[in-house]
Amino acid sequence: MRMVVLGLGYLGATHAACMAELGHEVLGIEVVADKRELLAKGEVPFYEPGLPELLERHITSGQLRVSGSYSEAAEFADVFFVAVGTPQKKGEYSADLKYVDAAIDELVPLLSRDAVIFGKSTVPVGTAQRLSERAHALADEVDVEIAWNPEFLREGYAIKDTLHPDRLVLGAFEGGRAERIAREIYQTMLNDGTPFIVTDPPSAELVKTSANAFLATKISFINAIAEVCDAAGADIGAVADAIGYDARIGRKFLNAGLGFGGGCLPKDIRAFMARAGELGAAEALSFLREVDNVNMRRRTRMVELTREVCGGSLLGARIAILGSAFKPESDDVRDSPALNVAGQIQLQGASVTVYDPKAMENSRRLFPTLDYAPSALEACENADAVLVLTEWPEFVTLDPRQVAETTRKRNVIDGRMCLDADEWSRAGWTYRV
Ligand SMILES: NC(=O)C1=CN([C@@H]2O[C@H](COP(=O)(O)OP(=O)(O)OC[C@H]3O[C@@H](n4cnc5c(N)ncnc54)[C@H](O)[C@@H]3O)[C@@H](O)[C@H]2O)C=CC1
Ligand SMILES: O=C(O)[C@H]1O[C@H](OP(=O)(O)OP(=O)(O)OC[C@H]2O[C@@H](n3ccc(=O)[nH]c3=O)[C@H](O)[C@@H]2O)[C@H](O)[C@@H](O)[C@@H]1O
Repeated sequence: MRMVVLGLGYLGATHAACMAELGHEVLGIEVVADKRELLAKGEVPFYEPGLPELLERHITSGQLRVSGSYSEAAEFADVFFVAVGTPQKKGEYSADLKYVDAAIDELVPLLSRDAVIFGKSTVPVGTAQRLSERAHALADEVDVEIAWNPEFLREGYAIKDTLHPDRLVLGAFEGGRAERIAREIYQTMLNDGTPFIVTDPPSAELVKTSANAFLATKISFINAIAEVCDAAGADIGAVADAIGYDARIGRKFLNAGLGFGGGCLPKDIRAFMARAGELGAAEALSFLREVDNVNMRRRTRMVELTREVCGGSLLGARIAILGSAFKPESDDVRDSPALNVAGQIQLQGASVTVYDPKAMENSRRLFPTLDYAPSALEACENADAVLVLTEWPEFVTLDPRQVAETTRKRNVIDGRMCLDADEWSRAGWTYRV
């Protein structure tokens, strides 16, 4: 099938390449010229394992093309995916829908044939309905249907999650056209037995925001218990393992530590609270404020712990920060807990050196005043404390004896509970979590 993907960021570029992989003919539309030029050459402007190979294959074969032209998009296909960003509004909790609105406003007047537009971006409940009305007003004698097909991929596993999702969700208005087309697009996955939930648009929008709210809540739950463990002298790792064996609870997303960041969970729970407020249901989601509070406290606590480890003051201290991406296998630093901590420690007078295997360029752009080192060992040179804030495999396998040769003091804080505490302690380190 021929289709267009609007917006080629983490979500859109992956979706476009995966749709080509399924055998569809895909045109990707991106407004940022630099990104477009890289993608058109088969190069991915961000780090996502496996994506460069997939993209290059389908760009070379011609199955996937990249353009900046909405006229070309309108001409090319009758099926569209909206994958543009929905960031948090500046100074507010709600989602900024200006990119989604712009995509519809630009595309719909150009359509000369009936079309189905599938929204993939994460949006507040009610958006499909609003966009549908907007599209009907803009459409010139053509029938434009808007359906919502939320995406659940995780960065770092984006291709696997797109091609082998846990489930597919479609929110469509009456009529069946969107469902018929979606079934054709995703036929390979449906043949593999992937559950396919077809519902109305508000429910589909809510599936996505509820899923992210639940994941965020699970992480903050275990971090809240970690606070109690700290106070009681208990071991949060043992608690998480033990409760995780209960199949009703499950061990996944119970890793205590620095908490969640990234371009999705933090902004999505805030947008969810804002939307519930608009709907008169603010109280129902008031617990998400506490989820957010617990999460942000993890960052403050990490700064305090570092100060404590440095003898009560960060003035003049040298701190090594290993990991700046919001999680491993990603170069994404949007709302990165690690960089947030790095910035706060620097503000308190320490000199901070950061190293990350993939996120150096993005980190430098966002926090140009921090120091950056080309390797983990170089970041640790003369450090008073080493903070592991993203659990990249290369940090997990660091040799604590070798690290000890470069640092000034042997203080390590394991912000992701990913190091072998005994091994570091045996090598003479004071190990803290
Ligand atoms: N990153 C992820 O892992 C996932 C993201 N999502 C959701 O997907 C949406 C996109 O997220 P990301 O890909 O992370 O954001 P992103 O910022 O990486 O990508 C958005 C892209 O859209 C482009 N764009 C903006 N306006 C445009 C327009 N009018 N026409 C064409 N392109 C336009 C931007 O230049 C950018 O390249 C968000 O709603 C997010 O919540 C959902 C699931 C997973
Ligand atoms: O809507 C989205 O964009 C996506 O958001 C998350 O995916 P992602 O942000 O890529 O990353 P996660 O693996 O969920 O991790 C999010 C954050 O939580 C942290 N985390 C995760 C798990 C855990 O046990 N503890 C923990 O602190 C990670 O370090 C990271 O900072 C969801 O997992 C995806 O299903 C969803 O599609």
